[in-house]
Amino acid sequence: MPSDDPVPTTSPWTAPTAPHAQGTAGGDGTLGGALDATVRVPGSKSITNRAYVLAALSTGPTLVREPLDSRDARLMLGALTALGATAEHTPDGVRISPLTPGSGETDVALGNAGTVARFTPAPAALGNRTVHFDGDAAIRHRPLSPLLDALRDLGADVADEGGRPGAPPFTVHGHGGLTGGEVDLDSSASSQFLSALLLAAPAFERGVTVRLVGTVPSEPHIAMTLDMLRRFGAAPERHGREVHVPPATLTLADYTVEPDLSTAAPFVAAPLVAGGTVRIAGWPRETTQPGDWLRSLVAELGGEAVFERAPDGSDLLRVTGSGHLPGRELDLHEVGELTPVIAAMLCFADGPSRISGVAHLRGHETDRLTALATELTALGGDVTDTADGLVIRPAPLRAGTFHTYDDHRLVMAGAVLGLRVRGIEVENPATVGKTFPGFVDAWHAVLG
Ligand SMILES: O=C(O)C1=C[C@@H](OP(=O)(O)O)[C@@H](O)[C@H](O)C1
Ligand SMILES: C=C(OP(=O)(O)O)C(=O)O
Repeated sequence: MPSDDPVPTTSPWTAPTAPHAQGTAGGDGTLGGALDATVRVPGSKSITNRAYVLAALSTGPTLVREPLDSRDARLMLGALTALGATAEHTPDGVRISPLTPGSGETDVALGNAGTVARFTPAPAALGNRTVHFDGDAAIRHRPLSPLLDALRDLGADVADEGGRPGAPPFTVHGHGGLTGGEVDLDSSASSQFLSALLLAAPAFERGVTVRLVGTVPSEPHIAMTLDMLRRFGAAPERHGREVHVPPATLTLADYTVEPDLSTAAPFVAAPLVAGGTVRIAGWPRETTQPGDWLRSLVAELGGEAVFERAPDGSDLLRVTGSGHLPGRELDLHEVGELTPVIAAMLCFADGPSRISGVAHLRGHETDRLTALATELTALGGDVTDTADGLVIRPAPLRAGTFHTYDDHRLVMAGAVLGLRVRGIEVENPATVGKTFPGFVDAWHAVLG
């Protein structure tokens, strides 16, 4: 089995309360001693893992600069290495050399990384190995079968291995390439199915034309896929519900990863919830990342988010808030991964809120809608899950354990609750290492 750090288990973490924030949620607290801090978040998971896949499918080496180093990123490197790529860690970044056709058998460890489970079966089918895929118990329950069926339609030989049909464990028998062509795909359970086909499509003999069935969530992640394909030399075209990627030779010597704006979400939330200013270093002025939408959310919630120039000339985003939040109706279909942090934040709003458009979150790291409704209610919140979201009404929260279900974004949500509620015990904080191993230290630094 390629190396995989097992799911970490650590003692609960008492999330720190913002300086001088008193009382509990519901607006009865006095907020003072405003936050004033700057934070640097690590590289984007989504960009890092796309860059690694595209580099592995390229004709020459690619230096990926400022990549994320986290469980999901390591799992991606492990998977691509199992498929014959090499990953050299240099002082400037990670240099990836392309996949080799290979032979024999190998294993790919998925952990609970959606990007690894969705983006690596196609590259496996392009080689000559027999590749066994499996991961954490949770990944066996996450949606995958529409992608595996589409790959079969495009010529891949994929066999179930005794689990749920179309779920890990499964085996890809590589036969040295894929014909490609036209395929129907229902990508409504995860945008990653579509991204997976598009990322590998330039290497298919006839390229790929995807005809979409159903609505695709997380649209910015599709824009990210198309943008990165173009940077590596492919020429994808999208016409409404049809996406075409012609065959292409990929190559890119150097690629720099942006900071992860979804990882930045709790730091953006902090001044809105606790009052004060937090600056996020390196926030790009132009990006395909879904987290960039947080800038407009801040304005909608009465705060301010403005770009500033840091002394070293780089960009940073300055977010300022008062600690007083209005309730809101938010359709998060395009930015689903931000939901846990936004739900935690809205528990402090002075009016009711409704989050919609995120039914697919039931197939994320855990069923996030059930988990959030359960955990927030257990702490005194008035939160119910709906078919596609959450309804959150003002209610005072109290101390207690916030269970995290091996979900990094629930650790971040628990941290946000702790800003205004003393005694929030976040279960197993190390699970945040899926995307930000240094999160707890960074959070304490921001809170001074
Ligand atoms: O392509 C990607 O990098 C991602 C797409 C989204 O997946 P879903 O469309 O399954 O929500 C997002 O939630 C996930 O964190 C990363
Ligand atoms: C849904 C997420 O992750 P994954 O890449 O495992 O799908 C997430 O990070 O919120």
